[in-house]
Amino acid sequence: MTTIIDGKAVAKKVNAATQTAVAELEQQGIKPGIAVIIVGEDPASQIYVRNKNRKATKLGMHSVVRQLPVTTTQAELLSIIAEYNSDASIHGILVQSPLPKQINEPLITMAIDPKKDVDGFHPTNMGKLITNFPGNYPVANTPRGIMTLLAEYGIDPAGKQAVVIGRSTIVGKPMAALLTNANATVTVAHSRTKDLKALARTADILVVATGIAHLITGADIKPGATVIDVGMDRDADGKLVGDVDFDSAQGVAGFITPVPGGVGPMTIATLMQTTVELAKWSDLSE
Ligand SMILES: NC(=O)C1=CN([C@@H]2O[C@H](COP(=O)(O)OP(=O)(O)OC[C@H]3O[C@@H](n4cnc5c(N)ncnc54)[C@H](OP(=O)(O)O)[C@@H]3O)[C@@H](O)[C@H]2O)C=CC1
Ligand SMILES: Nc1nc(=O)c2c([nH]1)NC[C@@H]1CN(c3ccc(C(=O)N[C@@H](CCC(=O)O)C(=O)O)cc3)C=[N+]21
Repeated sequence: MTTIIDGKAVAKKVNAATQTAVAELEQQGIKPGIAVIIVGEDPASQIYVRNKNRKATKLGMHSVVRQLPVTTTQAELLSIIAEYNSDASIHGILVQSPLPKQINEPLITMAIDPKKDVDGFHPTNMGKLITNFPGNYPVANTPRGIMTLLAEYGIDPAGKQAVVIGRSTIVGKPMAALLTNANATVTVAHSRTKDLKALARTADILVVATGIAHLITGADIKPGATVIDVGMDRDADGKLVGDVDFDSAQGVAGFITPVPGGVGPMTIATLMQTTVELAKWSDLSE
């Protein structure tokens, strides 16, 4: 029997807690604020940014969307980041990826104040994650949301074999670090991995984040495994599908996240959770 992990339901729970936290901060005169910067008109990015803005406003936060032309220069983007770094009403800054070619993404990531790095991509925060540093710092929202899903469904990574397919800064690498910190034995696979499917079959926890529709099918899954599908892909008919072929995986996997309604809603809910935490922490220090 396969349990379908309900990302929407867990996101709702996380959002309810966030709403309470926002109300508590209001008593202290703090309104959590998020600034999302988007460069260019990529339609998928537009949808994500709109969803984030809507959710932040709904939860009672201050939300700013800064739409910039695709021709924006590195210097212009840096100066806008500097503006939000010194804006006390903004606690979280998110620069939506992908960015156009003329922008040097790592340098943009570095320019964000680590205390306002709501994506958790800054090397300071990534370094803390890798070293399992104690204390408060932001962690990439998609992998963090996945850890929340695992916890909600009583899936403890400790002692399990985990395979993460994909090694991006946004998903694969922080996912591997979180699973390692949670005492899983983690293998990270990517486009140069040999015999990917045999490797996938060794996984008790399989996280797939490649952007390749239906890369993994039921035949590549260990019976009873937990399968987390991060992919946001389009099939030949333009329908939103994941990196996992849900139909063949169902019946083999023990637990599986659907697309849509799995990891995606958790990413947004966790982003809101992180924004509130950054607002809270900004009051604790300095
Ligand atoms: N649901 C959500 O909240 C989110 C969903 N996404 C979605 O997740 C997917 C991945 O995103 P992201 O990590 O940003 O993507 P990237 O393109 O940055 O990274 C993709 C990774 O997959 C690897 N890969 C590509 N092809 C293969 C293959 N045939 N076999 C094995 N590995 C392969 C790449 O390997 P190499 O490094 O060698 O190139 C790379 O490490 C996308 O569909 C994206 O839209 C992303 C973020 C959040
Ligand atoms: N700096 C940065 N941070 C990000 O976190 C970031 C980013 N850039 N660039 C793009 C990716 C992608 N991403 C998603 C967010 C929500 C859904 C989501 O809500 N998905 C819904 C469906 C959405 C739909 O219907 O299209 C679901 O899966 O149910 C998906 C993907 C965040 N990303």
